[in-house]
Amino acid sequence: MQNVIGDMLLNTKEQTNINAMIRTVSHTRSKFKVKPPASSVRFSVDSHQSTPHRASLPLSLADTWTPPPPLRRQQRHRRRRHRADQHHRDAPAAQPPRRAAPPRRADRRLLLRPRTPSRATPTSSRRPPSTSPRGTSLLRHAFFDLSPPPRRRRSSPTAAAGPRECLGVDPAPARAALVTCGGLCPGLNTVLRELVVGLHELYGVRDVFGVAAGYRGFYGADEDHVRLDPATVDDWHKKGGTVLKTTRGGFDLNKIVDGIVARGYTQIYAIGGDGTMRGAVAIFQEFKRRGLNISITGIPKTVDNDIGIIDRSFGFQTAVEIAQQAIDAAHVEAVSAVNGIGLVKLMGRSTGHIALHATLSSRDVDCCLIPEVPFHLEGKGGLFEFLYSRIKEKGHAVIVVAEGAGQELIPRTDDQKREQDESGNIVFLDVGPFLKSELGRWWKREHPNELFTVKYIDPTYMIRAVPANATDNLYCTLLAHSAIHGVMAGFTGFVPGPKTGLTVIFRWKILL
Ligand SMILES: Nc1ncnc2c1ncn2[C@@H]1O[C@H](COP(=O)(O)OP(=O)(O)O)[C@@H](O)[C@H]1O
Ligand SMILES: O=P(O)(O)OC[C@H]1O[C@](O)(COP(=O)(O)O)[C@@H](O)[C@@H]1O
Repeated sequence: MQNVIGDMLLNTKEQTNINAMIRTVSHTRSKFKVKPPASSVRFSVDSHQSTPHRASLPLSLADTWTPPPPLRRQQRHRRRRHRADQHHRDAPAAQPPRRAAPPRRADRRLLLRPRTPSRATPTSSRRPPSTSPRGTSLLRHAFFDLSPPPRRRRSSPTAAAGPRECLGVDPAPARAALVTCGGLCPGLNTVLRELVVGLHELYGVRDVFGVAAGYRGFYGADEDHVRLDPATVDDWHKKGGTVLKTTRGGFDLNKIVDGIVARGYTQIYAIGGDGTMRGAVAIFQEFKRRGLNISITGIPKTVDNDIGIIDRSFGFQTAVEIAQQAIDAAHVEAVSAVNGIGLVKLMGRSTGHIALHATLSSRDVDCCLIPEVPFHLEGKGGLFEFLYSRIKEKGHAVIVVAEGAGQELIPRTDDQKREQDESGNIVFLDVGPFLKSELGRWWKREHPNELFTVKYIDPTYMIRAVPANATDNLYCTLLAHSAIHGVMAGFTGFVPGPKTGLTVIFRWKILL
């Protein structure tokens, strides 16, 4: 089944592009690669047999690999080149002649980059500098390099996702750990399933473990580390939530890394939102500090779709679809009442993507309130004024509000102002019931003799507790496989995701 999916993906336009890019970047020597083993190795990538069998490779992976020169040698080489450049710049021929007139303003910047000796006239054959105005201008051109400054070579923050020609990791001793952290999201179980099946079937990694209950599971009991294989995870994509369980908080860096080392994990796949990614970066840095050859990758999960750098997060489409059902119900309630208002609260702490997408696609919503746009209730341009005009015009109105919208309007006690969840996020007050009661009070005060109904629907947890829809399921597969391909190519400290239609892997630092 897995190979069928793999083949199917390869036939899509996206995979075709990826494969084309892979050909050009197949041997990327990037900084975010894990340190390779000391000697050249030959890896088996056969999923069904213990002996190498090139013909059976599902994604045409070559099974040989020659390690790049050790990092220190590269650094020494770079330092030597830098010193040589410095020497050229400081060479006597590069000094401006003492008696030359000061350069014109437009030429001043050129002083920073005198011409290198190799390109200047040899010192012995040089004539004494002329003091004539014409001579000075000639000199300036002879002594100063007019070519554009050399570009600083920067390594790219992204690389194409997908299988590489050569493996950077030996699959036989590899030991992978999967963990889910933070809130739920449709598709979490699909990602887990595809990681397990992908590691087994595509690369023959046999030791795959699920770590229970988020980051704290790494330093938990033995029961928190469950061996997973394709048979165990076979139907996980049909389930909402995460079979591994998830928690917030419990991030103790030293205990986590000690736990990882003690259990001999060589690959960590952390699935979670921005908090999880920050945690993964901390673990990545601790691996580097301790000189551990363990790779870590994050698979971005956010039902709110609030990771700007990727086109879309998995589970978001599913959540929008379910949100629409709530909007449909609110609309039916509103049109069936006299002066009826249907009010729906949707997820979205700091961004209103779910609310906005559900609103725009349903076409039944009159007003969508999101955290990005402040609003007020009373007076000119306020919510109540707008709703009154809509009710007069149509007889009903539908409002969608994202949970992070209008937080500043809700009165809160000092304790509530300070309240945080286990991961340190500020606890929001419930904007749905607040709006419902404010609407009721406003109508009673302003239109006491007219009928009025507010029906409030809160599908918050329903929209994220469902299994992923077809599109998200496929997307989860692509993400999970991209993560595996990256790790098996020898990368660490990255996140796979779609960027303007192409699936790439990002370095941590540009994500956070
Ligand atoms: N800045 C941080 N540094 C290290 N770990 C963090 C950080 N922020 C959150 N975490 C950890 O990441 C996990 C998930 O974070 P959380 O914010 O709850 O969810 P999400 O990943 O969905 O944003 C928790 O275990 C939390 O302790
Ligand atoms: O009730 P919980 O589990 O703390 O989660 C609620 C929060 O999680 C969210 O769904 C965000 O989670 P994501 O990390 O998936 O974006 C918010 O919209 C919501 O405030």
